Amino acid sequence: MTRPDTAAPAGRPVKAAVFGTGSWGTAFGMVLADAGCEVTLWSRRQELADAINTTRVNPDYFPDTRLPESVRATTDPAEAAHDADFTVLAIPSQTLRGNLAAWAPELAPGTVLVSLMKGVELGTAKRMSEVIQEVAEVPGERVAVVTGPNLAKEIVARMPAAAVVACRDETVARRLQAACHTPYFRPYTNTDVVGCELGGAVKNVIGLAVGIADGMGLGDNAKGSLITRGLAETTRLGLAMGADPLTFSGLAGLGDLVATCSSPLSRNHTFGTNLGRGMTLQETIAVTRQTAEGVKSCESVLDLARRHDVDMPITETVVGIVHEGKPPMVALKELMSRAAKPERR
Ligand SMILES: NC(=O)C1=CN([C@@H]2O[C@H](COP(=O)(O)OP(=O)(O)OC[C@H]3O[C@@H](n4cnc5c(N)ncnc54)[C@H](OP(=O)(O)O)[C@@H]3O)[C@@H](O)[C@H]2O)C=CC1
Ligand SMILES: O=C(CO)COP(=O)(O)O
Repeated sequence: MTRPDTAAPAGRPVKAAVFGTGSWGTAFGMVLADAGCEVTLWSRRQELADAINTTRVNPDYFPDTRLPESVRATTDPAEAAHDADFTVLAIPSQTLRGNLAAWAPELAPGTVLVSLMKGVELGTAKRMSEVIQEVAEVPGERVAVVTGPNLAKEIVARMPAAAVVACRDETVARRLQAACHTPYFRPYTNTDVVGCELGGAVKNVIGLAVGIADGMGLGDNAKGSLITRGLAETTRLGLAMGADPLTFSGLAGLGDLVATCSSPLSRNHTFGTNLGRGMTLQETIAVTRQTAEGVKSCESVLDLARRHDVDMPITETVVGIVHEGKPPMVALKELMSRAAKPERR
């Protein structure tokens, strides 16, 4: 595929490197390939790269999905990054800084860096696009974010979903939109990178809270209340950080929150459900095979809230349960007995 609005030089297909062969890296690599891109996945494990190249299947994450012929895998970052119009990052947020520092010398000149990650860095409270700009030394105009209600398992089944492609530079967002638009994956553009990233990171924390409530058997009124008040505290933080409040009623906010809080496919929701049913943190971690970003990012989101003097009681409650050993029933009582207040403040 060569489209006039893509990043590729005339006469060759758009090339994408995807760093990370977990759930979302593999699924988004398939989306890019279905949209006509030539895709190289980077895996940290040789046996997984070999399996993908020889069987066209990622046996550890999607054993029943055949990947398109235009997807190949390597463990060599230079080979993956070579000539890539888009360099997509799909690894756990807390590992980004170290990994990207190692990959940065290999990045193709002019490549657009794309974050699929939904976390906030511990310690610095930086969003992933900020970490990327800092480590790869690229301007914000060359960093994009893909977010929205995109449970990877549904995407690899080519079930319909919409998404948001956010970049400060709208032209770049449109190029990436074209590069990942398929009959089952419908990306919209947005220039509010801050709002889109916050929506993705905080929904994981609210997903944990809803999971805990589900595990405790608190019912659907509790779920509706947590989703709505969770969105309210996300929006408060976003406003304090200069985001557009409308972003939070879009796919990166409400859309992702609803998908995460209602799906057993969500790792954050499932993690919370296990805690709410009475598993200890260690037991829950032991049965969690994939990345549940909210577990670490609840602390960095709370850090962000404090830096911006924003009240985030649900996030604070999740931190209390997950990291301070507070029993969920005690945390629930505290949350419900906070001072009464107007809805819109
Ligand atoms: N899965 C989903 O539905 C969605 C996920 N996301 C976001 O995408 C990001 C990635 O999540 P996801 O793909 O689901 O996670 P997974 O746990 O499924 O995969 C993680 C990937 O990162 C690799 N990895 C783990 N630790 C390291 C490390 N220290 N250094 C280098 N690579 C490492 C894993 O390699 P290995 O296999 O060798 O362990 C694997 O390839 C997260 O921020 C998540 O929030 C966003 C939208 C949807
Ligand atoms: O971000 C996601 C869906 O949009 C995936 O959610 P989990 O990380 O909770 O599985």
